[in-house]
Amino acid sequence: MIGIDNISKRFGSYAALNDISLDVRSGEFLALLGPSGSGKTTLLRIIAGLEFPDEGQVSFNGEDVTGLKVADRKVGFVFQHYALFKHMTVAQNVAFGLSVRSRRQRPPKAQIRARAEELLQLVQLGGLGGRYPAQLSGGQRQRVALARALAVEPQLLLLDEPFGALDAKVRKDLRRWLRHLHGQMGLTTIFVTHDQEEALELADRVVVMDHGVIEQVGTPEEIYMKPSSGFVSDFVGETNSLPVSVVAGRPQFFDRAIDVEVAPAGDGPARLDFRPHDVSVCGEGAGCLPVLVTGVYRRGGDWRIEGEVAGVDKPLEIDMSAASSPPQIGQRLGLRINRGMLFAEGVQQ
Ligand SMILES: Nc1ncnc2c1ncn2[C@@H]1O[C@H](COP(=O)(O)OP(=O)(O)OP(=O)(O)O)[C@@H](O)[C@H]1O
Repeated sequence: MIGIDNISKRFGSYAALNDISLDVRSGEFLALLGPSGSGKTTLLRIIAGLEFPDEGQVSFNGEDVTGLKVADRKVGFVFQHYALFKHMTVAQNVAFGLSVRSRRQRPPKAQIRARAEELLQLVQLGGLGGRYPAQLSGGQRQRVALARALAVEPQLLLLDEPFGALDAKVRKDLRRWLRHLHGQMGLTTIFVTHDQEEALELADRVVVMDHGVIEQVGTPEEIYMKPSSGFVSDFVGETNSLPVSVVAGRPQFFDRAIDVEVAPAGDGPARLDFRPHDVSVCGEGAGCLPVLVTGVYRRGGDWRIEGEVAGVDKPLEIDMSAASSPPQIGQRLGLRINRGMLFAEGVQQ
């Protein structure tokens, strides 16, 4: 549905986007994920028509819209601090996009009112149309902002950190609700987030960005299980990194062979990443990594263990089921890494 072809955008001498290409499918829920300054918002604004690229093309359904302004693109958007109009009721806020249309395109007043109420029902705020924004909670206001974006029947919904300012519990509820709404309305939705959990939970596909380029595009499963680079492995989910050398396709940590399931890699210096839950305790034998326990915390149904490994600056973080008794601080453990990922790049300590 949306084609982004070789988009570049500079602000002065700073390249905010560098030759970005991406196809977004109709009905897809797509997350743009990346650290601050990676270019997510700039890309979203270019898709919206709020910003224009220096090079490249944006198309909707095969039609070039690169030069079209926001009003002509039929997109709805919600930004993190996109304030509602304080002096208008909730219903008037929702109806705003329809009521400012030119007379010829504007539906009759009664119809606008009915549409606003229908949308308020949809965002589960039925009956609150007469209130003012100040009389709503933060989560309710975000839902009004969404209803306002949906009122103009956009073909595309763009969300920039829509739940960023809300507390964790409300965020979680709204995420689930948004996922449901997206499916129900058959929208194409693109949202920006720097929260990897939000991206993995909501999106059909995740676009991981860094320094104005796309690092990886894939399903949440692909991004988490098969990150294409050390950056993605680090940024998406928790990761431990060991500096290793690959000898005959197998990782070695100093002179110790690590017995781990990895995709084959070329020989030479590399980095072995593994997730906190991809380990188990083993003996002192070959293939086990000696770790000194330096911290033990309770994390939900798991123990989170912090441990030191000689030759690695950053402590390892590992999870063990809270059903077992935790190791003691000062204890030495042998760890087996059950699943790892090899990257031909250095470890940043
Ligand atoms: N109008 C502008 N003028 C100058 N520089 C800009 C402008 N807009 C963005 N930038 C710069 O471009 C880079 C990318 O910004 P962008 O807002 O796209 O990043 P982001 O990934 O959305 O970050 P965040 O998560 O912090 O919102 C940043 O370094 C930013 O300072």
